Amino acid sequence: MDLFGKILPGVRGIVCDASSTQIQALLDLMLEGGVISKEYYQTLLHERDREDLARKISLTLVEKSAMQLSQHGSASARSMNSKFAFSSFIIHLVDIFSHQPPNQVGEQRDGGAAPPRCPPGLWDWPMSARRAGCSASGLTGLADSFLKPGEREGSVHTDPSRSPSFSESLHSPHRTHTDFPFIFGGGKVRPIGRKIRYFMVPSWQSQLLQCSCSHPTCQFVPMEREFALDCLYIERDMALCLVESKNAGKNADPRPCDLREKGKVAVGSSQLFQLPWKNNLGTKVVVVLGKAGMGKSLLVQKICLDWSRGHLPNYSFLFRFDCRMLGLLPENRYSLKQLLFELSTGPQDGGDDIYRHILRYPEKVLLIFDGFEELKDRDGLTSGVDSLPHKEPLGIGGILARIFQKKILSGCTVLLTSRPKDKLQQHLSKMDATLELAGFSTQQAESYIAQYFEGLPCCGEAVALIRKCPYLFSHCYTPDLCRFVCEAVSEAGCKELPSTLTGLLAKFLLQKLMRSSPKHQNIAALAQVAWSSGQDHRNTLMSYNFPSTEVKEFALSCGLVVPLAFPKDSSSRKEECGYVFPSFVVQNFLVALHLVLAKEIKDKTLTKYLRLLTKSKKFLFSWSLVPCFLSGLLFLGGKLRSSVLFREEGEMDTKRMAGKKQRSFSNYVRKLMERDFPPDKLLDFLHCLYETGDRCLLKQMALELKCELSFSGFALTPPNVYILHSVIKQAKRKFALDLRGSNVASFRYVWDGDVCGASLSDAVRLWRQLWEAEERDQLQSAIEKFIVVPFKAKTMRDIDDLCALVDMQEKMTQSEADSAALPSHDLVTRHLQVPYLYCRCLGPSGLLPTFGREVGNHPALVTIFPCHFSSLDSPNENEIGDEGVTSLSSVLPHLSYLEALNLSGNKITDLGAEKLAKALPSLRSLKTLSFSCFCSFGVEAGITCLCLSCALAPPSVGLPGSCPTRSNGHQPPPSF
Ligand SMILES: Nc1ncnc2c1ncn2[C@@H]1O[C@H](COP(=O)(O)OP(=O)(O)OP(=O)(O)O)[C@@H](O)[C@H]1O
Repeated sequence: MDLFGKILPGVRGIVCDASSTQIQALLDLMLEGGVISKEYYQTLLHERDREDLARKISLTLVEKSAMQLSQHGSASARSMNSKFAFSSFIIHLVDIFSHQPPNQVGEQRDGGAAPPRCPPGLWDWPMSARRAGCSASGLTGLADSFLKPGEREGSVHTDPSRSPSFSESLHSPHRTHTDFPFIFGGGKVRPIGRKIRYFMVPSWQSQLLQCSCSHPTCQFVPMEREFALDCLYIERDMALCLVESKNAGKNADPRPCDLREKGKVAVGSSQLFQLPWKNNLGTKVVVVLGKAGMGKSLLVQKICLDWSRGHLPNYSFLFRFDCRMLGLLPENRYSLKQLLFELSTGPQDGGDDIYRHILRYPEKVLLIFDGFEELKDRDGLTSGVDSLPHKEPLGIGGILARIFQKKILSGCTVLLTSRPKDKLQQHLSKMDATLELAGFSTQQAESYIAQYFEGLPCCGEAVALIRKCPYLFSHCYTPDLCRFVCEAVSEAGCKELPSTLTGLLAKFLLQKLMRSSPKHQNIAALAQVAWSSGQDHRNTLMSYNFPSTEVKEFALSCGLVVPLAFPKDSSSRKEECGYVFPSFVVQNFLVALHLVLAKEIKDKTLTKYLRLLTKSKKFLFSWSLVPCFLSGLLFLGGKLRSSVLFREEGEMDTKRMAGKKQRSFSNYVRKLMERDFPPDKLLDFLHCLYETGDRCLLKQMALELKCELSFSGFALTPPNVYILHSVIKQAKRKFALDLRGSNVASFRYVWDGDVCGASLSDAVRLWRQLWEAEERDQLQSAIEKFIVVPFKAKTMRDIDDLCALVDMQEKMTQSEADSAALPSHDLVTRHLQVPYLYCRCLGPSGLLPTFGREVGNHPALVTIFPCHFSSLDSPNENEIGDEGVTSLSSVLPHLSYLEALNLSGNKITDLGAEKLAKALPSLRSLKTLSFSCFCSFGVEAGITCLCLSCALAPPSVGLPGSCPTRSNGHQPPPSF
């Protein structure tokens, strides 16, 4: 049967008459039914020649049918039915479509949330055939989308007369919803695999309610294999910055913060908009920061999806904006209404009624701006807002500035996501909360991998394979890289994984190239495009940024760039979409490839792109992986080298040039090995060396490393820990690492034989993890290897850490079975070696009172403290006052070994002094008391007497600062 000849006229009939929305609806159906790949979908979507489009679609349908035949050729009778059902289904579908007026495809009924109209005639097609045909071809969604309403599971009955009124449904806390397996958006019919909540509201409102959430990008995780967002979304906490600051909400500092830092509080995504310190008036601005690939966009999509399910009942309207897209708009003037209804992502219909309603109830509006860093240079975003007349439409920057400055739509909630940027604060002076999205923890990466492979025959094998490559697994800390690792494993059919990231990406690129027959110069040209876009600080490309249509089409067909739709510019209808790299990883790899392949980048200048000594202004913050890929590509060996770097054209020239660059690189890094790098640069350097895969270079570096390395205050990521460990291992000697505030918990899997200094909270966290995971050997080793240096109680968290340590010790002691194997009784003495507690009181309800309370809660603290802490140093600024001294006095009797106490300048009066005086006799070891108070003469004299009777020199009273000492003349210990 000439299937192609049979279906082509029908397809041509549809395609030539259809509007672009209808074409898209058809392609969407084909994509969702698995008939075409994502890449081919994009190609077809941008096919301007309708005749060509009709041919391509027909050919695809015929190919799919042939594939079915070959796949099921020897299968059971059931499969045979399927294959015939499939081909007849296609013919039938085309037949029906070709008789259907095009404007009925994917339209909604006027009555509102009605199911999609089914092309007449399809209802008559036997149900069994529809189901069989579709399931065999992966077209379940396609078939389901044409089921009669009555045949659908949980179908919704939408009698507009019975729907709640607009305002009723908006304000009712229990908005009516029902399960419905379809969502509508932008005139498209989108079948999805699982049920979603659907609000029963009039159509004009329902379009808005679904605006963003029903957009297809909110249902799926963007990747090669299609995953519903629900199936592959890993919930993570974020770190809320500056929560202890009185200024939170005013001028929150937008620098990146970290969950591991002290004073940061973990916040779940469900708590994102709960700002207890903020009253309900005025606009709320919440910023989520995250490095490239950390999952900001996916978080936004999840929020949209959750909102569509009624999980954010405070918001009736949600508008999502892709800032990359906004950044591409011409510098025209826009109104708020245009911004909301024309420039947001998702269906863009909004009438005056809705707009008025939004203006009236701005507190019901949630605006989400994803990728805000792309807008930083936008006119008017930083300045001049006040000078602009109020009602005049503004440029994008100006209108956003007005929203952020709470001048329009005041009372709404704004969520911004951005890569961390130095100048963010400049644009956002009034942030209410800044949060950081941290990477996947080990457990989260493991569950992501398990979920990715769930249901596949090689599931167990794949997970084990990835776990066997500790370096690649450590990179699964970055969700985007975790995805790459999984995709590489699934592409390679669970065979061996490359040992470096460069190897992984090179393989990925080759897989992509196998899908087309590109000329190698196209790859080089695309690499040049990636490079130039970075030089211009631009992440979005326009057609004219590609050197030729051929290069653009090559990039699209391989999925190395993807289209980014953006609203039509009504003034000039020149370009309807831009293009972006699918991931920062791909972009970084292409940039590095350009550095290797470009003749104009000489071997001598190449090394500056490693960014070890200089900061190249033209180097983007998001190019963090470029130095690694550059090092890796220069040393890429074997088949990968010839396939990725050279191919057929200009092979000899390129080979010679790459060889020269490699030699220059080796000489350069050898010289660098003797340098003293700060922690971040040292780690970057080690990563570059590791990516080369050159054992000699790594070994040489290991020998050059100093024995004492400090990473104090530098948050080590899992890849950093891995790299550090692997280099140290090669050196075969002892190292002392200062890991205070560096997240030693990451050392869990690689710890082996060195001495580390760590902060108490990090160490306790690690021990607790190992204890709970019952990894007793690791725990034993970690207890022995870590020294907690010097413990300073400066914040409430420090007291918590101390209590956690005591708890740990108690648990260990109670566990009879383990107590023999573990030096549990030793835990505290071993790790709090410095007998000094620096205690900053922070006001009357500060640390000392907390400590006092904790002593009550943790009796073990009482036994520990006298042995290990000899000083309570309360610097002047604490102002603990009488209240603080009263709390302190209740604790002092427990601290019989306390040697020094400094309470100068704490605004203590008679009342406090009397309390203190009563406690003093119990401090048998006290050698130094520094105390000043505003006391009456009698009390002053009393304290002086007491001091004398305790063999302490009389304290200065009234004037802060002097330090009485015992007659033995001991000085107070130094403060750290
Ligand atoms: N919570 C998550 N659960 C599962 N996968 C995730 C999660 N977060 C991110 N990913 C994976 O990482 C990929 C990249 O995420 P996303 O695009 O959201 O990063 P991003 O922070 O917006 O990056 P960029 O700054 O480059 O735009 C996603 O496509 C997804 O595969």
